[in-house]
Amino acid sequence: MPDSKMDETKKKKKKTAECCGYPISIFFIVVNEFCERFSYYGMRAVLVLYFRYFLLWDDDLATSIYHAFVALCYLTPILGAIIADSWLGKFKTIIYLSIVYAVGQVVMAVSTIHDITDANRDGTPDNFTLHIALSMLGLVLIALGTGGIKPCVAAFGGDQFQEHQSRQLNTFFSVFYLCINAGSLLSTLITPVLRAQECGIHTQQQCYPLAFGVPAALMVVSLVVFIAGSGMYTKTAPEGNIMGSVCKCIWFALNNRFRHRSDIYPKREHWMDWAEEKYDKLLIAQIKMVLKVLFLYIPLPMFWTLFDQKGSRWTLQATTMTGDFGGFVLQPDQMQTVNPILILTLVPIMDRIIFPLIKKCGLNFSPLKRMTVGMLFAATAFIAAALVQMEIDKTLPNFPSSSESQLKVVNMHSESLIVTVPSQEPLLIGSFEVQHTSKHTTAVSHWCFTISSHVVFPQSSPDYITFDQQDIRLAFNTTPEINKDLSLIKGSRQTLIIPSEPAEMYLKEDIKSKPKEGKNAVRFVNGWTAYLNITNLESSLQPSETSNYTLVSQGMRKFTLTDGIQSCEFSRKFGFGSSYTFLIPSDLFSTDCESIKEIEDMQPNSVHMALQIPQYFLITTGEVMFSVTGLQFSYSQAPKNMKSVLQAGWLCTNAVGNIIVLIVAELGKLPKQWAEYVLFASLLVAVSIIFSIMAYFYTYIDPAEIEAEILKQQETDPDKKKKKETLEMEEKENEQEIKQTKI
Ligand SMILES: CC(C)C[C@H](NC(=O)[C@@H](N)CC(C)C)C(=O)O
Repeated sequence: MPDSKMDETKKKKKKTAECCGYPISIFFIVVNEFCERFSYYGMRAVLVLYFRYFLLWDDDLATSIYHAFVALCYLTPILGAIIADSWLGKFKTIIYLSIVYAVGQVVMAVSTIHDITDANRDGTPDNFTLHIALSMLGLVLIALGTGGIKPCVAAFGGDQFQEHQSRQLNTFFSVFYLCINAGSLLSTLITPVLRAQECGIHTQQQCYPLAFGVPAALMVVSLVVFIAGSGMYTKTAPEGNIMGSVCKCIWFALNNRFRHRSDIYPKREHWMDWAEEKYDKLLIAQIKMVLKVLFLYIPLPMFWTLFDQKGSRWTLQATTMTGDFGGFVLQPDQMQTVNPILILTLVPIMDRIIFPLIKKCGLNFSPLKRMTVGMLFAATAFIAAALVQMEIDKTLPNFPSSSESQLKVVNMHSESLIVTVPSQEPLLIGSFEVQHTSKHTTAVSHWCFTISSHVVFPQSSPDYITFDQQDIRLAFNTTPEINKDLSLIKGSRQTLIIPSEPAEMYLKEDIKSKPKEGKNAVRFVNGWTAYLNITNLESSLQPSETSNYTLVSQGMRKFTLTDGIQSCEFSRKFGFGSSYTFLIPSDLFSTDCESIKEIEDMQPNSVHMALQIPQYFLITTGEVMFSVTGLQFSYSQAPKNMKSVLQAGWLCTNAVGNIIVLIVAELGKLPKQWAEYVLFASLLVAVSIIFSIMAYFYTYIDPAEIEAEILKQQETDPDKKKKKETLEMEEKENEQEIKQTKI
């Protein structure tokens, strides 16, 4: 009896311990997956912050390395699958690569301990090279581990089920997906909290070692749990270098087909049948199964291209919205947790209610149909995102185009001022002109002029619009008219600050996009007669000076102003994404900071983040239909010796989708964000139509049945023995040839 058949028979005969119809061993596998995903997503949640604030990398470097790491994590599954299916088997591969993974997490956690190189005890590492080297080593090991075990764990879970447990097998993949999301949800909530703690041996710093240490510990737990189930698993042994045989067989078929390209040779049903002269029918049939599924996967990366933009474009969209839910405040990046939360509710609803209901209605909602519908849901999610974007666009400030400049004039002089700019109405700006709004007095905010350079200033240089006395006139009641050359940068917003001594007026560049991460940009103009120290600002402010912007988060913020002798406190509640200039008058301390006036340079965001919930709901419904089904489909349609390989192929569709996102981000965007969302939605609709046509021609198979059938045929086939002998002889010849070449 052939070895493979013996394995199969053994598997069928072996009585596995069951609970409610499920093999007990899968309990260890799902707990292992929960811990592993906790470890992976927990580490990922704080990774960019570690790069940015511990290693002090700039934003661009931090995000590039982060994305490179994520892409690597989805490229390594193919390596894990080859090791598992051709060499070590799934069980050993999971154990060895989990050890690599756990070591990687520990190395990563160690790299975040600032005390190991902080000889001068100033709270910052003295040897950044060591920390960078350790963290890069850690990340490579993690990528190898997490990607390597990913295709093996799902396939190994599937291997635990016997033939009569096909219903339970489908439920297993849903539970498996629930565990992924439960683990990721918990860790993305917990690790940022751990990071916010302070810890250290010599100095107390943000506790990165804890934030990375807990995921490392969870990876060790994951490994221990997996080993604990060791005695209960059904382990299928690898059948030698299967990937090598597959490649050789495909190469032979292609070559043989080419050699027999003339019409005189009779056609064969499939191009792989041209390998029949030399290779086993079973291997050829198995390769055909895999190729058929891989061909079907070609359009799938497009789904992930849209799906993965949750973490980028949608989070950026959230930064232009408000997250005040009354009882609690949601930060823009926390909006992403809606996805795993919805998974935890939608998977059971789909499995227990929706799919059985569809079945009851007599509709055949086959896996490939589900996946197509999942893609359409994702496309509608992007239409919903486009509608939300249109609402946001209505509230966004009117930023200058590349040929325009915007000018605001702030008059801190004691007299009113008349500003005249060619072809614009003269503007009267009172001294600290104020409108009284609630507790705080608000200076009238003037984005006085939007100036198109080509209309108003034909003589301007390419980059600057130069004001001179003919262009702009500033007239006070008593003070003589001021003449000053001013340069406005095209495409920017600038504020002309006129201090108490008008001749010292100067231009200050303003923020011209919404502040990052939904924060608020604030700055102060010092109208006090001496220097001022203000909390949160980098340096002290000289008289008449304007500070650079500082970013503050949403909520009540307190600023203490002091000139070294006197001090007062100024508090203000901020929303999301606003920008203010605070004018400090000369009676600052006598009014106990009450006289500070604010100019609203940019309104706080007003569209609510709750409006993103429909798009999250749609994309997650799409994910359940597409991803959970895809996972089951990849397992059920794979031959038994290539289960991990097909799982890896499935994960590769995700890697390619991620790469497309990176390329699209680099290529630049459409001028309107909503149009880009509509473009992506249309592309996915087009791709899902192509996929549905491909799916229409796909015939579902039972690989085990086909394999058993072929084996039976081969038992009675006299040619088979001959072919096997030829194959073995050729392999020996090849080896000898190689040896001789070496000599
Ligand atoms: C199936 C995999 C490519 C991705 C899967 N991700 C999810 O299940 C997401 N819903 C998790 C969320 C936190 C992004 C995974 O295995 O991580």
